[in-house]
Amino acid sequence: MARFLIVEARYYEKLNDKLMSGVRAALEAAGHSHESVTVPGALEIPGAIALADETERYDGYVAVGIVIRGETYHFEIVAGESARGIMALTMDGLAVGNAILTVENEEQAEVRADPKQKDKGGEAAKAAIALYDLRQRLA
Ligand SMILES: Nc1c(NC[C@H](O)[C@H](O)[C@H](O)CO)[nH]c(=O)[nH]c1=O
Ligand SMILES: CC(=O)[C@@H](O)COP(=O)(O)O
Repeated sequence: MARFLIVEARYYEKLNDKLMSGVRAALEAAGHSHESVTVPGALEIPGAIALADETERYDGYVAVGIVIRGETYHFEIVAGESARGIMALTMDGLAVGNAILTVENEEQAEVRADPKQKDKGGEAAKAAIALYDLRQRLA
């Protein structure tokens, strides 16, 4: 059993609940334990994972959030920089799954967050587990 931390940006609370249930279900189905912490927005997720990793309490991480395009370039910053930060952590050897949805509207988010539809939360949890398993195998 590995210990996973879910780092959740609760910018869109109701949609996040569905994403979170998919993440939790996938971790539990694989027999792993999990805790969660919240941050204000997706831009804070990579930094929060880096801080958590310094504690050496966790074996892997799942980033959860929703970024919906607005009227300005801010969407590109939040979507791109949060993904870039997570990729940098992954390249440093952390097992991180990315469930930060980057969508045009709430309807797209709803379909992707719902565990009964696209289940992007479950998909990201499985990706984090796969990286954790690979690291164990190669160690
Ligand atoms: N617009 C969205 C944000 N924006 C907030 C940033 O993530 C960040 O918290 C702020 O710039 C302070 O550093 N966050 C989301 O998660 N989703 C959005 O759609
Ligand atoms: C994705 C965003 O950051 C968005 O909520 C910002 O909206 P706007 O570009 O209209 O300020």
